[in-house]
Amino acid sequence: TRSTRPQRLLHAVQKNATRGDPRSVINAIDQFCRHKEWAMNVGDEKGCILDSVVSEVNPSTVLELGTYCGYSTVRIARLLPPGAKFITLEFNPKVAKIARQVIAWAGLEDKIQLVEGASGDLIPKMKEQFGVETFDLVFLDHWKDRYLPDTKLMEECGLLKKGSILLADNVICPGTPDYLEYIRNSPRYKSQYFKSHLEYTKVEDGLEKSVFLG
Ligand SMILES: O=C(NCCCCCn1ccc2cnccc21)c1cc(-c2ccc(F)cc2)cc(O)c1O
Ligand SMILES: [Mg+2]
Repeated sequence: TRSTRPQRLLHAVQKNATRGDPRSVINAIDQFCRHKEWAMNVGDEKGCILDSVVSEVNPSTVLELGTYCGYSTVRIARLLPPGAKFITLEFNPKVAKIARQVIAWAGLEDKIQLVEGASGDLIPKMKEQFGVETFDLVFLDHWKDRYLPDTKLMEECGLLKKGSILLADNVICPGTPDYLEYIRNSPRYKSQYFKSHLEYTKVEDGLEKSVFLG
């Protein structure tokens, strides 16, 4: 049977990237998605904005919602200080299996805890099951209609502290209108929009960075 797009992306990494070199893994995926097959990685343009936010926050604890093939996971993990705790959630077991191999090819498996399941089920278990107090940085890149409910859930579970940063992908395309409305009008957040483009295209998209004010 025909291979899946994540499988073909993994093969491109194994063929074109150097083991243990995160930069070459990032480049191999971007080349594959630009010249062979589009895939829904955050991409290199929005990826540079992600990099600058990660470097600025220099987080000790990170949550990523939506691992996919591990592209943004590698981008984030390569910038983390030693000892940082990085949890990434993936819903689809087949995709998670590919992501584990991409992450391993980059040599970053020791910095990342990839957990399979739905955010709505796993977020309430973060403290007890994963020993997390609060997250310094959350990267939202999963089902677009889950950004808002999961943000409210993280607030309710006490997973955000004053200064916690939420960075949301795709707030224009595919779009997260209810999340944007909430986060831009809530007195509990200070938000900033980083205009960019949908990965590997000329279509407008952007990242919304929001600071939790407590
Ligand atoms: O759908 C997107 N991502 C989400 C994929 C599924 C996540 C599932 N999942 C993972 C963890 C997890 C935890 N709990 C519940 C569910 C969970 C996405 C789509 C586009 C896109 C597609 C077509 C188009 F024409 C234009 C744009 C671009 C992006 O950058 C995207 O990110
Ligand atoms: Mg995305």
